[in-house]
Amino acid sequence: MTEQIALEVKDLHVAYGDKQVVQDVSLKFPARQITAMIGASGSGKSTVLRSLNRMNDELATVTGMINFHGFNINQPDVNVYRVRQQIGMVFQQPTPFPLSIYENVIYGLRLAGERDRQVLDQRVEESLRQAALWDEVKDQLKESALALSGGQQQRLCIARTLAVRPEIILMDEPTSALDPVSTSQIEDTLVQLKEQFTIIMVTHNMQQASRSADWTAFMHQGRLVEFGPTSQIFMNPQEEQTADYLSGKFG
Ligand SMILES: Nc1ncnc2c1ncn2[C@@H]1O[C@H](COP(=O)(O)OP(=O)(O)OP(=O)(O)O)[C@@H](O)[C@H]1O
Repeated sequence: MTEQIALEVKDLHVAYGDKQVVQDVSLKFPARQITAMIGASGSGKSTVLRSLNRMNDELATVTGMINFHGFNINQPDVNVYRVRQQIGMVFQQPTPFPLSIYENVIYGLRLAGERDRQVLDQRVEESLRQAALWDEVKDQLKESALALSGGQQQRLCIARTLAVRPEIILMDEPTSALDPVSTSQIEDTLVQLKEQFTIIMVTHNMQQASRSADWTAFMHQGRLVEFGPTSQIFMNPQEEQTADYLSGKFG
């Protein structure tokens, strides 16, 4: 692979108590590209994803290297808050706070101590534009985020993640709670976002992976079976398990 690498996982193992659920996963995520993680329910996709910005710290034992700019962020003395600023997360269910649209977007910036109104205003507009929501909400920034539709709420959550200017955005089934129109809007947004951000997305939706992702990783029973360009994984998988999964033999 000649791509620039945003994040490299090496020999990742994850256990919940005694239960080993991810084994020996090594993977390089290309920069400013979309990588989809696919596989049957329980194959460990979300567990890998959550490990990438230390979201599993309280729940699981995660061993292995997660290299970000030549630095292993899976070490005890790493500033986890800083890691999560640089590697943001968008969840399956939209999770707006019961605050205005404006306050939702700048939530992370406020936590980081930003007080300059001009900076905040500018970041709200920038992030909402990047999340393709600005035109729909620019006249109602002071209104409650809870009044938005599900699809708008999810784009707001994307804007909230973007506002702290991460390099990488992790997405755990970001459209599974949404209708087809909202799903398609988010997919369009992702394609715009990859010009600036690296996106790693867990999805159950095979069409979504094949439409949106440049790279696809297939996981089965806690192991990475195959990783490659999306077209190759879907059209010409190298592993029998991948072919069986894609043809609906299991999962
Ligand atoms: N907090 C937890 N405590 C204990 N076991 C867990 C926890 N979270 C996940 N697991 C187990 O770890 C395994 C992998 O789960 P994970 O959610 O990573 O898989 P997945 O491929 O993302 O599945 P899905 O597509 O259903 O979300 C499963 O056996 C699951 O039951």
